[in-house]
Amino acid sequence: MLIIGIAGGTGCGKTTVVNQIINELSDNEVCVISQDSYYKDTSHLSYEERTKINFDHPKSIDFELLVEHLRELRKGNTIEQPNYSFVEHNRTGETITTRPSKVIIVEGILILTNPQIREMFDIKIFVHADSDERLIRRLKRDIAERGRDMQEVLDRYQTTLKPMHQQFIDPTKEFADLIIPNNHYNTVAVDVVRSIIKERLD
Ligand SMILES: Nc1ncnc2c1ncn2[C@@H]1O[C@H](COP(=O)(O)OP(=O)(O)O)[C@@H](O)[C@H]1O
Ligand SMILES: Nc1ccn([C@@H]2O[C@H](COP(=O)(O)O)[C@@H](O)[C@H]2O)c(=O)n1
Repeated sequence: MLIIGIAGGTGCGKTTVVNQIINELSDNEVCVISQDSYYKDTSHLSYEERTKINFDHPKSIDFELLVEHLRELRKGNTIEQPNYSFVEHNRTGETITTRPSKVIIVEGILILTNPQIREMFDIKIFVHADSDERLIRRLKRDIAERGRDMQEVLDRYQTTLKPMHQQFIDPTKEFADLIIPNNHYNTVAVDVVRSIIKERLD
């Protein structure tokens, strides 16, 4: 089993890179775990209270459950990944059945901040894009796909995204085995990761 961790600031292109990597692989060869599925359950809070959560701080993530799930997958057991709604700022109550496979990709902004999770990765990757590029992408994506408006994204950027990126996310670059520059689509880097995976699968 090969476990690959892919970190990087919001909007750097983690999900896009993961999709490019797994593009030609079959479902039984690779599974993807998104850190977003592991935002803590906040059903006890009102919607208004949930909008005020700092979603870029490590304490917003249920790392305990993520560690437990990775251990289960390593043992060959199927897990139920919580499904998360960015519109509701909460878990939906539904789950994504995730079966163990030869390659497991874990992606998320904060995954390299946790030592237990870091130790489980065979390869640690950090995707880098400049902060202005990430903000532009985030604005477009969150308005189109996550039910936000410009004011929400800009307020969140100033109050939490930028300071949390500087404090927690950017420093984890230091733990990476590979840094993928992603101001532009980087097909060469994606091909390199794909060939590492292919070697493992053959
Ligand atoms: N290299 C790139 N150049 C331009 N746009 C990109 C690039 N990579 C991703 N995007 C776009 O930027 C947005 C954020 O990308 P996404 O993969 O969701 O980032 P992340 O998962 O790191 O938050 C998406 O709309 C995506 O299509
Ligand atoms: N309810 C939520 C939960 C998280 N976020 C933001 O998502 C970002 C992480 O996801 P990426 O796909 O962008 O890596 C993170 O920066 C959180 O601020 C949110 O807006 N709402």
